[in-house]
Amino acid sequence: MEFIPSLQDIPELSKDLLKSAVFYAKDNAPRKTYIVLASFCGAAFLGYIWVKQKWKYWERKGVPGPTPSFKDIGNTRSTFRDHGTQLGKDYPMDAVGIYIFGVTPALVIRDPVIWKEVCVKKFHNFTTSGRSSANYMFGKVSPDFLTVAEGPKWKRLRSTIAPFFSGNNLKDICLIINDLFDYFDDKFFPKDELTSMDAKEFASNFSLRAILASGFAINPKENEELAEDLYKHASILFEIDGKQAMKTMMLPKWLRFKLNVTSYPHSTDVFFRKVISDIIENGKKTGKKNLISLMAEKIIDESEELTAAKGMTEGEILAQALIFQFAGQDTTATVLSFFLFALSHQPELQEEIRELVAQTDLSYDGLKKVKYLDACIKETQRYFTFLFFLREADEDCEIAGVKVDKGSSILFLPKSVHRSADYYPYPDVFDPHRFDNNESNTLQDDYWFGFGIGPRACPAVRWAFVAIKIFIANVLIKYDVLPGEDAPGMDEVNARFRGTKVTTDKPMPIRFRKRA
Ligand code: HEM
Repeated sequence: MEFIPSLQDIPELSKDLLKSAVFYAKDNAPRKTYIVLASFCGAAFLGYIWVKQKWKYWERKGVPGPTPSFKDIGNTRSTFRDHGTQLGKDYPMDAVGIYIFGVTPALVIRDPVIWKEVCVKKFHNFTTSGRSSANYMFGKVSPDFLTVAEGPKWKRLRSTIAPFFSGNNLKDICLIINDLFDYFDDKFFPKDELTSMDAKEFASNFSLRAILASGFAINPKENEELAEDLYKHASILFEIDGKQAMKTMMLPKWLRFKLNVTSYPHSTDVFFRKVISDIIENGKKTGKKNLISLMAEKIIDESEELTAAKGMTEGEILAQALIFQFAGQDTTATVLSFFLFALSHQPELQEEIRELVAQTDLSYDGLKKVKYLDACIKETQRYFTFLFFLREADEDCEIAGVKVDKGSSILFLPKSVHRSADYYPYPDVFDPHRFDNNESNTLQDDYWFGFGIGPRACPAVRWAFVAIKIFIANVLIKYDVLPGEDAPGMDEVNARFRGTKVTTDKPMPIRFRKRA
């Protein structure tokens, strides 16, 4: 997931900087006050000229696009606010030039065929989603994240974790998540049907526990204290607020790494290192498999990072353990919350799923047969599209007839396809049956981009489907899902980005009624 700076953070941050300058000046005699303030104003003026120059990039290339502004952080807020809908209306051409995260030029692509070309055929030109400073927000471990790593190192990391998502492993994961549901049911479901809860908060509670239980193999039923400690520290990772993250990002990368500045507390770092080394030791003794022990099967030395074909360094194991929570928690929770919200508005859909679930057990093989649940997940991600995709050009090339310079970005906002009548008849109707006979073909679809496409697509797509299916099947067996107090209609809710998290413009309250 990308970090999107929030407008609220920018004035706050400038205020902080100005305050520090004045504070410093006051402390250092009145004459110095003027020198400090004059330097501040001079730097601000030079910065202004620099930004204005940067914003001439697309004009020089003759590529059409909206005018950037400081208020809009380039064109960031207006573009992401409605997932490019208004931009598409104002500039209905194949390629539009905008500026994201301030001054980074990004070519917005609307045609799914061109996007596929960028991700698959021209992957050699676009091997990463970008090298922005936000990628290094976590400090020294950041370059080891699968999401950030490049070249042979990225290939090695990806092939080392791949077996975790194999059918055999998912069978065990199914048992773990089913078990987790019972625990979750006892602890987190409301005791009466009048209690309204926020679908996203509820789903987040479950999704993070599901990732931790299946990745770290710590069962809350067996070791509740450790599981809850793990949950507590993992939640701290998500509490990074925009202001704190932007302050971290202002330090040059090399200094951030040297001082080991992270956007999360040192105690959390220590906690994760300890848990991971315990799991590795325990795995050696018991032979129990989980994500951590799988990554630790072949521990390599840092000097082998670029030459080894499999295995990970100890630092890389920690990095994957963290990024899995980061890349998986909010995404899974978002899909799950939209799915629950959609169910709360459609009792007939709940009945349809219930009838299918009643014909099978909730094992991996059993749930595989309930294809309609896969179709519902796909329809949820189509109807409530919340993701966007970025690629950075590794070298100069041409896309959609535009000469793209090394370092500039290509942006694809899939809502322009998911909610377009050109690709989906009646796009504003929620109808999972539109995916009949194409329920599981998730990474090869031409017009559906829930998990991306090409070599950088989500490695955990099968895990996500399994986890969501287990959760929803269990919920529907035990409960009716109802709209919460003052719930908006399905068509009134839109996804928004806030920092690293997805939120919605209106809350999604839901309730649960226990079934007889
Ligand atoms: C419903 C849940 C999820 C959704 C919608 C989702 C979606 C995505 C998307 C769209 C991408 C980027 C694709 C691209 O840029 O083309 C991605 C990448 C990634 N996802 Fe997921 N994801 C989900 C769950 C997870 C989970 C549970 C994990 C980990 C356990 C995970 C780990 C990753 C990683 C590590 C990457 C980066 C892959 C790379 O750069 O090679 N995701 N995901």
